[in-house]
Amino acid sequence: MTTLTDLLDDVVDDVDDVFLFSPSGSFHDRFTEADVDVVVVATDDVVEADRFVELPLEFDNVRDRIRFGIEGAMDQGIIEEGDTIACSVAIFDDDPDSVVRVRATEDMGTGIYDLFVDSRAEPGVIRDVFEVAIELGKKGQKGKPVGALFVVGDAGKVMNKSRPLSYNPFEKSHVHVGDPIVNVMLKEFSRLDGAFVISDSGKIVSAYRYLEPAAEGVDIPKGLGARHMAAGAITRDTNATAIVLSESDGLVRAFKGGTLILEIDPEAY
Ligand SMILES: Nc1ncnc2c1ncn2[C@@H]1O[C@H](COP(=O)(O)OP(=O)(O)OP(=O)(O)O)[C@@H](O)[C@H]1O
Ligand SMILES: [Mn+2]
Repeated sequence: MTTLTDLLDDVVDDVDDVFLFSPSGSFHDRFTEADVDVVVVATDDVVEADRFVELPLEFDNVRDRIRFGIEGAMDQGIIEEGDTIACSVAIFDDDPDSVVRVRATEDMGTGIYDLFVDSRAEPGVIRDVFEVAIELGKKGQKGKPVGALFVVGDAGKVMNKSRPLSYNPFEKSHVHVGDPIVNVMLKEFSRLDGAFVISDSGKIVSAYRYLEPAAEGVDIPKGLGARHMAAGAITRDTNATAIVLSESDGLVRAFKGGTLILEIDPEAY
């Protein structure tokens, strides 16, 4: 009869690496003498790991979190394609409560790592915009659900493919996403029509922009309307990334290269 230890042996047998997702210092210390390579994947490197992959968001979806970690480790060359990995991850608890066995393959990329790391805009800017969209999605504006469209990076080209719906409140300002005051302003202005245009470094270039990209051939999931179509199309026509909060279903979606890359539920954060 398979005992529980046999079951766990099957999961961790002959792995090449162990990934610790957001471990505490004491948990990480337990692996000092480990006979496999240890990789820490977290939003901050609090344990000063030898091998570290930074998570831009604490993805609630464990598959996204694991895939981001593996894509990042492969991109940094700290693991190889084909490696078998044991991932220690917290799913239901704050402390690690699950071990997931996974094989690192090139095709496991969901584009999420690429979205944060290989975009025109800096990874921190993409993360900051996600955080605004997630917070807006959780709280709405004065209790009412709102929608918003943030176009991040390649701002010059985006401005050339759009027009103002009204005066631009950010015209003479030099404010950046991630600044708490600015995030309040973004939420205030999110009630209004149009898109926010944000530069590679996170400067708010404009609000109230009506995007006019060519949309032929842009294929977005059925049921999504003009805001999402504009987001998909502008990212196909420029090197921008678009992050959309839907007023209808409350989800946050990211588009890049004309494709939906990531869909997250703010309620899960
Ligand atoms: N081309 C565009 N450029 C900028 N903003 C746009 C564009 N098209 C639509 N929007 C904005 O999206 C808002 C919602 O439009 P619509 O409902 O058609 O989009 P949607 O994709 O269904 O979005 P939601 O899921 O939020 O309802 C519009 O009021 C407008 O402010
Ligand atoms: Mn709609």
